[in-house]
Amino acid sequence: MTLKLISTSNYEELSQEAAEEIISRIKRNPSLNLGLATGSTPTGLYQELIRDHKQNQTSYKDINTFNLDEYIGIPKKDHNSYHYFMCEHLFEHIDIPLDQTHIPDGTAKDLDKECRRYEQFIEEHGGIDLQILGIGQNGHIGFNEPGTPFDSRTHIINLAESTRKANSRFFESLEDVPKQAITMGIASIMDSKEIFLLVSGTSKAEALARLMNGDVSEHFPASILQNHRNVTIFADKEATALL
Ligand SMILES: N[C@@H]1[C@@H](O)[C@H](O)[C@@H](COP(=O)(O)O)O[C@@H]1O
Repeated sequence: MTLKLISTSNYEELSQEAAEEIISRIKRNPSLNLGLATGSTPTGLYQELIRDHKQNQTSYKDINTFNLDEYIGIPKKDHNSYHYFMCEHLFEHIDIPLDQTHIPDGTAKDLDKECRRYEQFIEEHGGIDLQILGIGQNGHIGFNEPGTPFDSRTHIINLAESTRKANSRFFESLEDVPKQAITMGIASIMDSKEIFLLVSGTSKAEALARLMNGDVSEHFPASILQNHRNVTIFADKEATALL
């Protein structure tokens, strides 16, 4: 098992440490293929990247980004789309050309074709150098819910009710939360050369303990990370409480 754990005293420190490591990777490789995640956890990291870009002019002009997932049926301009989320939390505030930011299209007419296109597109770009991940309380990564085959590629997923409930805080009501999403598959995520997993807060403590000490099983998707060669987990004190 090669999971490396960096535990920090709080969320701010977690965000800063992860940002520092990403910036050092960008300095080494200015045309890094960077995999990005949504959710509350990486927003502090994105703020740190923006702060650094303004202060130290770290440039993203040759970076390509690839997001993990997108809701199905939510237009890009809708405030709840992950397109909107990424523009608001990162892309608008750094010098990345928007045509180098890639997110699955959850409004595509032929969604199966879109899944194949996205998967192939990442491959054509040479694969992801560094993937940022969060984790759901049920162990989902991207939107790969428990039971998703480990050999899955980008696909359409039915969201677990618990995931819809957890994400309903961003919507007006639970009914407004989409029932499906497009997500990179487990195998697509595992193809990344390096992975940073961000875990924050007591609500994630059980998931982190299970990920680090439990069996590798499709019932708990994040457990597959135990089989990856280069994973760093950034976790704050609250998240590490059960380790
Ligand atoms: N698709 C995203 C995941 O990529 C994210 O990791 C998870 C946890 O989100 P949060 O960081 O808000 O707890 O939520 C969503 O379901």
